Amino acid sequence: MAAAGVILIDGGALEGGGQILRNAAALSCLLGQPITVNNIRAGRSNPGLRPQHLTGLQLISQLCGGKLSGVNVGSTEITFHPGPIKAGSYTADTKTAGSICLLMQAALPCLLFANERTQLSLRGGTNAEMAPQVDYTMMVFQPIAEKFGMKFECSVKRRGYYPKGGGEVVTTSHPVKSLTAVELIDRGNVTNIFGRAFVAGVLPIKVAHTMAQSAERLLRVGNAGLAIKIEALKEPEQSAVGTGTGIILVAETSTGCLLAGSALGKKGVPAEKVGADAAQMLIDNMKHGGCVDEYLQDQLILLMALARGKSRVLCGPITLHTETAIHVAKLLTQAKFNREKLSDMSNIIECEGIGLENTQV
Ligand SMILES: Nc1ncnc2c1ncn2[C@@H]1O[C@H](COP(=O)(O)OP(=O)(O)OP(=O)(O)O)[C@@H](O)[C@H]1O
Repeated sequence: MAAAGVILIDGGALEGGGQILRNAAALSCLLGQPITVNNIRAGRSNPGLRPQHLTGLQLISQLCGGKLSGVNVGSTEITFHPGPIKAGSYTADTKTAGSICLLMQAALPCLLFANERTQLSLRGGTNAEMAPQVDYTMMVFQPIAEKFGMKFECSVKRRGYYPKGGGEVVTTSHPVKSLTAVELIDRGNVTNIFGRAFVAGVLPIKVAHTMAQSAERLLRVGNAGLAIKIEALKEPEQSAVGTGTGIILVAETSTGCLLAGSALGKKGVPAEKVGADAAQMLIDNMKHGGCVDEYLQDQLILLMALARGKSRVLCGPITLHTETAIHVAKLLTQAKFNREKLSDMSNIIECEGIGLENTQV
């Protein structure tokens, strides 16, 4: 049981992963609502806080001078008492290949409600498994988040990969008075596909070319005339730590939707397969006819809950991550969500947001 005035959140609900914790902590910070999260990551084979989650919580707590208890690696329960969000310059380091983008996912919404612009210097992995690659955050999340009024700049100083980490990203966030609801319900037609296939460290550029060619071959099937431009590159030595490889592909539509497919290389997995996996993910996301891909879906829920007015987003099949993000938003805000099922492959998520106001600007 949580103390009086503290909302208890079951971290093992639905997806039962780190996202519950990030969304709950961000909303707690934004609303000034103390929380206890128990059963942390109970849905994972290694439950409890991992360095990425712990660093994310500490970062949010720093931004608002909050009080955190229970934050050590492996902990399955934390309590967070937030304070007022303060602009400034902050650093956070997962000290592992823990995803920098997931630190951003936790912290950036909070900084929209700071008194001035804020700089974050974040260290960890830039292209990590089970998380957005930094290229996804910049090429897909950022332009769509801008439609809600979320403004930030993001500069990749150094890339870092599993297992070494060591990447660095600097962001500058700009405060808003409030976010605006967004309608993304017209997919339009795919006008072009662009992408980036990279290698870093000891890997030869040939691997990047192979990934790009294999992705393009698959994307051309049934799309002969489509403009496809996938850059193949080797990261300059000074701008990457360790060895890594991967690919991100983005389809742009006539109505401004952005859908992605991505994959990271692993020892023993041929480059052809990495390229084809990313292409197949993109093809699947183009097939369902939604305006967002399977990952952007859950990443927009927090913004929809905070925005003023009714947002509507046409999606493919609703993911468990999205269900979980909605569940947490409902526990902590008065946002009203509604789901309209158009078919097994097609749904509209509707949200009447709370129109949170930044009283500091
Ligand atoms: N390939 C991808 N492209 C873009 N975003 C991704 C991709 N894979 C995962 N994500 C996003 O990363 C987040 C992962 O959340 P999740 O709770 O699974 O991870 P986590 O914090 O690392 O915790 P855990 O280790 O418990 O899984 C989600 O917002 C999801 O949309």
